[in-house]
Order: sequence, then C-alpha cells, then structure tokens
Amino acid sequence: MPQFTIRPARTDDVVGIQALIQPMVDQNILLGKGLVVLYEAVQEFVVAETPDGDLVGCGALHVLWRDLGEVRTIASSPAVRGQGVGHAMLERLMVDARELGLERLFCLTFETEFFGRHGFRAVDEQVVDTETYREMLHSPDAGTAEFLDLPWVKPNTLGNTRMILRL
Ligand SMILES: CC(=O)SCCNC(=O)CCNC(=O)[C@H](O)C(C)(C)COP(=O)(O)OP(=O)(O)OC[C@H]1O[C@@H](n2cnc3c(N)ncnc32)[C@H](O)[C@@H]1OP(=O)(O)O
Repeated sequence: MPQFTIRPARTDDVVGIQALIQPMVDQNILLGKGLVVLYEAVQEFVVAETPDGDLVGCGALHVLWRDLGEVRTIASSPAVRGQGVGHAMLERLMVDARELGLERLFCLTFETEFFGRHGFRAVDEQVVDTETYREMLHSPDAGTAEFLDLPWVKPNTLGNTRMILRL
C-alpha cells in the first residue's frame, strides 16, 4: 500500500507532471499539454507525492462556467494504480470544486468505471443551455472545445465518454 499525500501542485512539479502524463498522451488517452500550458494551469493541479518526494499522480480542476467545472488530466503512475491514489486525487478535486461554488463536474474519459464509482454518469446531450454554449465558443481553450464537442477536436475525443457529476 503506497503512502502518499495529496497537495496543490507547485511550479517545480510541472516537468514531473509532463513526464508522468506523456506515455498516456502518446496513447491518446490524455490531451497533450506543452510546458507553458502546464505552467499557466499549475494552480488547477493537485499532485500525489510519496514520502520520498516522488510524484505518483496528478489531476486538475478547470472551471468552465459559474456552476460547472471539469476534471482534467487525472493520472496515476502505472506502478501505483489500484491503490487509491486516483481516488484520493479525485476526492480532493471534488472538495475544491465545492469550495469554489461549483455544482456540477464534467469529464471526458475512457475510465468510465473509475468515474462511475465516484458518482459520474454518462451524458449524451449538451449540459449547458444554448446561450451559455454560445458564450463558451469564445474560449481559446482546447479542452473547452472538446467539452463543446466542436468538429475540429473530434479526432481527439473518439471513443471517450462524456460524464457529469452533480456535486
Ligand atoms: C477527465 C480525465 O482526466 S480522463 C483521463 C483519466 N485518466 C486516464 O485515463 C489515465 C490512465 N489511468 C490512470 O492514470 C488511472 O487508472 C486512474 C487515474 C484513472 C485511476 O487511478 P488509480 O490510482 O488506479 O485509482 P484508484 O486506485 O483510486 O482506483 C482504481 C481502482 O483500484 C481499486 N482500488 C482503489 N483503492 C484500492 C485499494 N486501496 N486497494 C485495492 N484496490 C483499490 C478500485 O476498485 C478502483 O477501481 P475502479 O477504477 O473501477 O473504480
């Protein structure tokens, strides 16, 4: 059973986060993120760290709208999978989401059982109204484009399931 703590990410973690997720980016499981994107998003991330200081997991909470957030880039190192690291990170992101005043959390994933165990349910329809959807089209963020299901990101999202959790 690994010992680990979950804490907010620091800028020093960013190179390690990129190294952790890169194999999953190569397998098209996660959306690839350049270092500058990760530095700019560092306050969105939590990491899981062992007592020796090894980074064994990461996960991010991105705000999409007043009541709506998205879990992004949640991953644990293959060596520690199935030992509660993913669960602990997701629980922390859910606490952070409630503190921010969010009411719903979205995710786009192949890991439907993992998210399902935490209360996420698959959705087919858009989860925002038409007016909000139109406003969100102004976002330059690639993840938001995936949320909006825009045609140019469809190759990235093939086979993924859209899921939502009411907090
Ligand atoms: C929105 C997005 O970010 S989508 C992308 C999601 N990430 C990926 O697809 C990347 C690849 N996958 C991963 O990195 C991991 O598999 C994750 C992040 C999905 C899950 O991380 P893990 O550290 O394995 O999670 P955790 O150990 O808490 O749970 C995994 C399973 O182990 C089991 N488990 C949990 N804790 C324990 C424990 N203490 N002892 C034994 N088994 C356990 C659970 O049954 C769980 O099963 P489930 O996935 O069906 O719910």
